Amino acid sequence: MPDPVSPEPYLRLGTRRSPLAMAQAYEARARLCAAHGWDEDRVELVPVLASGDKIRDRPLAEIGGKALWTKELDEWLAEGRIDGAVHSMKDVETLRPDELSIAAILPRADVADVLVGAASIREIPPGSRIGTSAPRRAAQLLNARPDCEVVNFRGNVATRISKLAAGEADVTLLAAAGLLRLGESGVGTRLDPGDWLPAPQQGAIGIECRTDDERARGLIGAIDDRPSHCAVLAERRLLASLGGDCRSPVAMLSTLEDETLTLRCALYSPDGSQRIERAGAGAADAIDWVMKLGEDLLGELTEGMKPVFGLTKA
Ligand SMILES: NCc1[nH]cc(CCC(=O)O)c1CC(=O)O
Repeated sequence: MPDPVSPEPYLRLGTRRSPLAMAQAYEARARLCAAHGWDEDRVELVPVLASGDKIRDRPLAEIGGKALWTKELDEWLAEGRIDGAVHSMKDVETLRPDELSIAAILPRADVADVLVGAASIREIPPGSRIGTSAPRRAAQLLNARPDCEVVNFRGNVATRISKLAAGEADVTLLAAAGLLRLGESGVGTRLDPGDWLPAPQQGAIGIECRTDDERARGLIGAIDDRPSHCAVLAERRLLASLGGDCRSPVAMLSTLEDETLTLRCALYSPDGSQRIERAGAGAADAIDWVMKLGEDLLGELTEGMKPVFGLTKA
């Protein structure tokens, strides 16, 4: 009798190998199979080692930024070894090759940051060490609590929680979405995004395809969540217009309600001492107004922000 063979997959999805990336890939697969009535084995998950996962000890901003998360998956897509790549959109640069397109944004999870190690920002003990390697989180924390000190804290979610437990820092900040996806939603205190703006694209999972692969784009486009997609595109547009890089402390959040997108954005100097905030609103499908918001923010940059914003023209 011949061995039973598993059926040819309809889609091969590439993903990074971290526990969070794998959890996101499982979610993407579950949504695709539900939308198309497929058995699970019709979507093959292909774990790919990203350069960002090979270099663990230095701050990301020092070693080359966000391309470290996408380089290998981009190559696997270009070579046709995978049909789609699942990403935390937060880690995907705004400037992407024309050969790749975002085929779907999944329904956005909780966008909030979670504070671990204290019950609120106000209640962090004076002089505490804040473990984070995110320039946004460092600047936001120092803006609210200039008495605190930032210590570099890289690694995946589990690593950061264990570094905290080992006393390498007194408090840390993590994304609620990541904790939720790892089954750790009990950890820490959720910070209301109205008071504490998240990173651009936080909580959003995206799937990129080759632009010329109409079959994959169609199949994957079936699970696109339009409100989440609109918000993510607006945030990406604003981020690009600010001419920053991975060292730029920027927080923002866009939401769609009744066909109107609102977008709030705060920029900081890296030391957190300076902060500006602006908000805008407009159509979801014609987001030129976002560029105006970006120009307004650039026109208001303080001296401390100039080294990290307005560096490139969008
Ligand atoms: N920078 C790493 C990263 N990229 C995406 C998430 C969480 C999930 C998300 O924001 O979608 C995290 C971890 C964190 O910031 O705590």
